[in-house]
Amino acid sequence: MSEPFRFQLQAKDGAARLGAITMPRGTIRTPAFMPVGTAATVKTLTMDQVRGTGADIILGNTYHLMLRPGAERVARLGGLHEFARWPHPILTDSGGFQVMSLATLRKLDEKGVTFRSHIDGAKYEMSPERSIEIQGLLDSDIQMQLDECVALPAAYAEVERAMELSLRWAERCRIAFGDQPGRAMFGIVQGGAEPALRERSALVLKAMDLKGYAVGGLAVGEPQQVMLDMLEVTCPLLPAEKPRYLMGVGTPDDILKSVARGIDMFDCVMPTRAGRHGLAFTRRGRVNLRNARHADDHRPLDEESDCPAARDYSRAYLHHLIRAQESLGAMLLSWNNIAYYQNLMQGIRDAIGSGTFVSHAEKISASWAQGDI
Ligand SMILES: CNc1nc2cc3c(=O)[nH]c(N)nc3c(CCN)c2[nH]1
Repeated sequence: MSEPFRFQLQAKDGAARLGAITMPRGTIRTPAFMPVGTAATVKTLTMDQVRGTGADIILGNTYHLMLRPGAERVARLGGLHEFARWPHPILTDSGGFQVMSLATLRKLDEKGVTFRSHIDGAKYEMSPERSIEIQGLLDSDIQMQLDECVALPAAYAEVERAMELSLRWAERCRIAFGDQPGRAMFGIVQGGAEPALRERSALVLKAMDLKGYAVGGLAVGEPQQVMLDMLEVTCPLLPAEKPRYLMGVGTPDDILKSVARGIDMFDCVMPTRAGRHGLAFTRRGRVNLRNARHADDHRPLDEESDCPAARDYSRAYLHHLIRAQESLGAMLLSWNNIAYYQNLMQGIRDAIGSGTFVSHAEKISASWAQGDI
């Protein structure tokens, strides 16, 4: 069989790249958006709905699943794909970021992270090795190294300490992961908003010859331009023939601008979290369905969409559901938003393939700026 993990670069348009990652569980068309399935579910949606939007891969979280239902239990039940009924590729984050943002009484040192569960207060220790072990128990296709992400702004010395620790943990994860044909382990470039630290992190990770590279430590409170500047420093240093994943990003505008700087993969809770709060992404911009102006509007969100949530329900009905806090409202808007993101990615892939990415991005951005939508 052909090499079990293969990234093919199919076209370039400036720094934007069109590609495909082929794995045993399926092909991931890039640039790709990964819906976040934190607790083995893309909140409010069935996996058939998620697949129907065009998603090739979803994200799972080591931190949440190790606490509940437990990594060993998921393994006993056949792994995450069987458990959640998603037979396509899954990328799992390694847990460090979630520990620092969710757990209580957490300590981080050379060994790893020690913390108490935000669910029941139970105490856990997670080393780089244990993070890789958990991701293996979940039967994850793309596993992330354990790393330390520093919130910005941060002092140079603090960013440097966390970046160097993450490099040592990358090596430990590389050894723990070993050689698993058909699966991949990605390194995570850290270094905050410091070009020199980004450069060191990227070059040391590149020398490890990993299957793919994430750019971490961004979308943590810095202005968009700082994030984009760090991509311009980091992406050219990463191997062109390996996928690049910008963690936790982002809005549609973030995605357009990051694709233009060489990013291939994205994940963000934005479409599902915003959907649960009544916010709809559409081709003509965002619509806040909580707003009373929608109460008598019989129009759907987008009559031309291939997603039933966008095409078949009136804004008046969606407004009613959101105001009444009916769970169908959260589901329909999450469905609409994930479909919007997948359609955005398909348009980006088509544009790179035809060498029209710059004008496509300008057209998409201009369409958001329309008036009353
Ligand atoms: C929302 N912003 C954001 N920034 C991130 C950085 C890291 C990061 O630097 N490392 C890891 N492991 N995860 C990150 C995540 C979680 C991605 N699902 C981030 N999310």
